[in-house]
Amino acid sequence: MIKISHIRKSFDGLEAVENVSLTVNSGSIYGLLGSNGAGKTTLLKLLSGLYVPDEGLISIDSQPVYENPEVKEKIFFIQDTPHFLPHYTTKQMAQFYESIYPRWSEERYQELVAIFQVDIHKKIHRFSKGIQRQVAFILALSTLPEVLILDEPLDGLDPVMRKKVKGLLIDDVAEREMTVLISSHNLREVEDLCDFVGIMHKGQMMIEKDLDDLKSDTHKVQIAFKSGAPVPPGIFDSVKVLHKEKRGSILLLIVKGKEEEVTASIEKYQPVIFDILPLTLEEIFIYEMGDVGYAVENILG
Ligand SMILES: Nc1ncnc2c1ncn2[C@@H]1O[C@H](COP(=O)(O)OP(=O)(O)OP(=O)(O)O)[C@@H](O)[C@H]1O
Repeated sequence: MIKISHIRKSFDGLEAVENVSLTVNSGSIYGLLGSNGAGKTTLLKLLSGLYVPDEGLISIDSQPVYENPEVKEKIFFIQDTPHFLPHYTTKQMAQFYESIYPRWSEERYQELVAIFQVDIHKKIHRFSKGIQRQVAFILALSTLPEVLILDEPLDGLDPVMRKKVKGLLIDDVAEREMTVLISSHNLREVEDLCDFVGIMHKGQMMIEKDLDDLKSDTHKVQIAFKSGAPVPPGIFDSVKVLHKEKRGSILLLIVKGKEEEVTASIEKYQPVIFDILPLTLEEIFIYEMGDVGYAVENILG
């Protein structure tokens, strides 16, 4: 289990991460989302022990991470630009990781090389960006990490490879209870991968929630009444309306609440049109960011 408590990190007076706390349960996938410059990469570097926090505690299975080799053996961090030793081939990098990660699995490495079909004798820096990322996944998963930290992991991978990588991650989470923390801007990609999401903005954690709860809690609603009929007063008394907008005779809303309750409270007024649709993670993200003054686009589409 990853536990981050009241962590702070500043650079030259700029608070990159400000009093952030989060917990990631073993065997789950946590999606760290947020605006540009929100502090996501800084948080991942703090978690992987690359940065020392100014304040707060970070632990994995109750052991502090910073300068703790025992814990670091359980973690693998694939940065937004994966790092390899200069002029090394995949085979040489594999030998290097085998010497520093005690849980390194040669069998898993051979399996992954066969899956991705990379030339292990070619110098990694000569590969394209996407293939370098595939190499990073081969090496990372061969260390059998307990905690895998990923910064924009699917960036540069083609759709077939993205699907393959997602499948491998899900398998390791299911089979060995691997814990994954992913930072991404690609909300559609994390939507079907993560159990939990946290949204950061300006160094702070704005919301942290179970993805299913987050999605089942917020809906897009379209309603219309018989031609010219006004919207009945009181219709929204038992519904929390987050956003309301009229388009011709159709009223578009974003509401919070359980789907059955929202449906019941609107249907009793017998609208001629009534649709209730789930919001995508992308729509929830844009709405939440708008709530804190970040540029909002019209998400009602
Ligand atoms: N090594 C550093 N030295 C100085 N400032 C830094 C350093 N690393 C990050 N920052 C600053 O900290 C803030 C958070 O940066 P960070 O890279 O963590 O954001 P992010 O959420 O990953 O952003 P993006 O989504 O744009 O990649 C930014 O204002 C950035 O300029």
